[in-house]
Amino acid sequence: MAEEPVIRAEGLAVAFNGNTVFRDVTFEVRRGEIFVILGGSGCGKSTLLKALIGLVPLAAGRAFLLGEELAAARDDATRRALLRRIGVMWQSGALFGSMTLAENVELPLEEHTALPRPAREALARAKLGLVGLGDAAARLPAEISGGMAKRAGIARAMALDPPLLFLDEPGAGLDPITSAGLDRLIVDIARDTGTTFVVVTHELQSILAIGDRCIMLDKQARGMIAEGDPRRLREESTHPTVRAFFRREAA
Ligand SMILES: Nc1ncnc2c1ncn2[C@@H]1O[C@H](COP(=O)(O)OP(=O)(O)OP(=O)(O)O)[C@@H](O)[C@H]1O
Repeated sequence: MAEEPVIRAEGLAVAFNGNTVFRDVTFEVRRGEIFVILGGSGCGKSTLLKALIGLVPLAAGRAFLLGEELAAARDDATRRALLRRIGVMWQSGALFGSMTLAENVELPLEEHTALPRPAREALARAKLGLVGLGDAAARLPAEISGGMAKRAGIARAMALDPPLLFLDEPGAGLDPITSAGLDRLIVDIARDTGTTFVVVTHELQSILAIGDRCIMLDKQARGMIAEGDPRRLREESTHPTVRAFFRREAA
């Protein structure tokens, strides 16, 4: 029997004030893959991410994460237990400025575990090491570069060892070289730890560099217009919008 997907989205729809952002969004994310949600500005990428983790209500459809349906959770404790197994790095996911990087990464451990301080510190340092910031644990966010801040954000999102990690526009605001370095880090973490990634982005280089599979959302279509391996979509898609997206920026 095929392994249960990490995410199963069935006919998802979201509307704000009666305006449909997307409908009929159906896909599966498999264990250990890097799955990209892509599309132009305003097509609903971030909204889909929020809908998957229950921050935006679904107008239709069902979403299963790690085999469980958040919307069907019988109480708050069940919801929290599921969400604790999911890491999220928001685009605006700023680190707390008055705390060192290590303290930032320790926060989720402090909130969600009863581990004693030395254990929390050791785990935080290990996570910072994983993202290449082993030497920067004592630094404050104001003292580090944008790329380092993103790495620290990933370390914090991984504090509780979630099997599933959502990244919202990880390359936003970074120069191309720093962004490419972050892409390599994401691929390395996925391969080394088996973590499943769902990455929201519209940056083509990034999509081609990291994406095992993707879906493309479209504002006009109010839904999905493509699904599959991004490299194959670039070569083979006959959909004009998909072709335009992959060809324009790849050229
Ligand atoms: N809370 C909200 N209330 C009303 N409309 C919203 C809300 N959140 C998002 N929208 C609308 O939903 C649509 C999709 O927005 P969303 O931010 O998900 O797009 P996106 O693809 O992530 O865009 P970008 O790449 O620019 O971040 C937009 O038209 C936006 O204005």
